Amino acid sequence: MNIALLGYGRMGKSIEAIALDRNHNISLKATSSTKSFDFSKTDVAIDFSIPSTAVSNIKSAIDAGVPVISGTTGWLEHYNDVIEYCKSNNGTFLYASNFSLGVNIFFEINKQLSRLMAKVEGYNTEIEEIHHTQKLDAPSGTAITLAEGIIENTEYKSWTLDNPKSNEIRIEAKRIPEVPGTHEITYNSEIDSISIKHTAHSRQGFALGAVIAAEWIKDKKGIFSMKDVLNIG
Ligand SMILES: NC(=O)c1ccc[n+]([C@@H]2O[C@H](COP(=O)([O-])OP(=O)(O)OC[C@H]3O[C@@H](n4cnc5c(N)ncnc54)[C@H](O)[C@@H]3O)[C@@H](O)[C@H]2O)c1
Ligand SMILES: O=C(O)C1=N[C@H](C(=O)O)CCC1
Repeated sequence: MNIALLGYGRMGKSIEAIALDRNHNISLKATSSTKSFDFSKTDVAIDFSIPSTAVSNIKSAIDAGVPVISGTTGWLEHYNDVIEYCKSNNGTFLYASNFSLGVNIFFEINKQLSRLMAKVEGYNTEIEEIHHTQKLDAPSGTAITLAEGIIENTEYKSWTLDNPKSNEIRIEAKRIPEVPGTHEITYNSEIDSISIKHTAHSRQGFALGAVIAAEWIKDKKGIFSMKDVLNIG
């Protein structure tokens, strides 16, 4: 399969290594200095770029009739617009805030735990995420997905980085050099605490998940998520 990398930074390079290892070819390595994208030899495009350019990258691939997956975070206020664009152009699109297989299992554990915690009183929920200092967005896309999983099943209505109201989940975003990505959810009461935590040891898991998603989506039409790829949830 020929893969276009829309973004050739830390993630683009990790994806390239895994894609080559799985016998794929890289048809395009786009960076901020690439003027236009030539998709003529591309089967699937993978966007890991920056928040301000993700939407136009995704739409360029859809315009070219190329299935596109995006892991770029920090652009989700435009998600519905992209979905409408994809549908009206009969395109193929998959977004995941986190492509790691372990995190996608963790998303399901988070939802199941929140369903159980909704049955008892006295617990406050907090999310902590830690990433490297080059990260442009806060909170992480993964922390937002985790918060949405809790909101779906509890009385919480939204999340905040500030002092939370009683119906808000507080997310603490820490930036520490070299940390690939750590997420912890804690339920605190006066009596005890319950925590679940995912720690990425490198970017390899994100990159492997993205290549697996690209292999899965190649000949499909429509809008998908990692739950479809992994057949979970
Ligand atoms: N979903 C996941 O599993 C996951 C995992 C890791 C990172 N991310 C996200 O992926 C994104 C990229 O992360 P990174 O660590 O590789 O960042 P990075 O800064 O190392 O790389 C960004 C790349 O985007 C390129 N770029 C900028 N403007 C562009 C444009 N107009 N067209 C094409 N490319 C352009 C830059 O030149 C660079 O190569 C971030 O949003 C990050 O949060 C998601
Ligand atoms: O390195 C990053 O940036 C990461 N971004 C994603 C997020 O925002 O959740 C996934 C983890 C790594």
